[in-house]
Amino acid sequence: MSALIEIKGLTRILPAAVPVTLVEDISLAIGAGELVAITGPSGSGKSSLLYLLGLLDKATGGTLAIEGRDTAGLSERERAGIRLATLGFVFQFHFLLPEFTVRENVEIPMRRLGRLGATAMRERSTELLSALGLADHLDKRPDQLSGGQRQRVAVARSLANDPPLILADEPTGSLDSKNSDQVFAILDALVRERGKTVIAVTHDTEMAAKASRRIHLVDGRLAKS
Ligand SMILES: Nc1ncnc2c1ncn2[C@@H]1O[C@H](COP(=O)(O)OP(=O)(O)OP(=O)(O)O)[C@@H](O)[C@H]1O
Repeated sequence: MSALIEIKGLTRILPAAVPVTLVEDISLAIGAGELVAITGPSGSGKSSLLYLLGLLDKATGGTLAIEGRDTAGLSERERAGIRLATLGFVFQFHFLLPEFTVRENVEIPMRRLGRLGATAMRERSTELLSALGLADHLDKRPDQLSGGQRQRVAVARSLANDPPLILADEPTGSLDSKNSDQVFAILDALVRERGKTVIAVTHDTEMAAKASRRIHLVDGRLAKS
């Protein structure tokens, strides 16, 4: 079976008078059911790697295949389709849309994908948010929630289209330790109970220690952790 995500020699150099190397010659394969922590010092290229994996940026060298499909040469529309159906994103800041309710925020990716009708979307958003302990907050707006609650809404939104792969950039970075633990436990349960793959950039050593695998970067390259 092919890996969920496989990269070979992945490199991203920003063109400039003095070119900036963000990541260089990274090769790895990540399968279903892994919880991967990307660690490394500030500026080592962790977010850059995650953005490449999430098709939010384009490599300047090497290859990237998602679910066995080479992503080179895909149109922007095709890349957006993969982002919507196959990938879920959680960032350090929740990026919820303030003018929409919690439920509407979770339904936005479903609407964009267009596979479900209104009733099914409502059922799914209720189910996802209830599973994350937010059943009492469905019709609130993000600014009526705590930081931890908002981040759980962001996790629910990342799961809207039931993607096999969740990419998280410092998902617990803006939370206190209690909420961090809770968000980490949710990500961990997604892997253990639902067979999802989670790749998370983290500075949190506890979270990294609990991951099933650690990828350590130094100066944009894979290094021993
Ligand atoms: N658009 C850009 N222009 C110039 N330099 C950039 C750009 N984006 C990133 N960099 C540089 O590339 C390097 C890698 O950045 P990246 O954000 O991937 O690191 P990181 O490991 O995620 O850092 P942190 O832990 O601080 O978030 C850094 O030195 C950063 O300053």
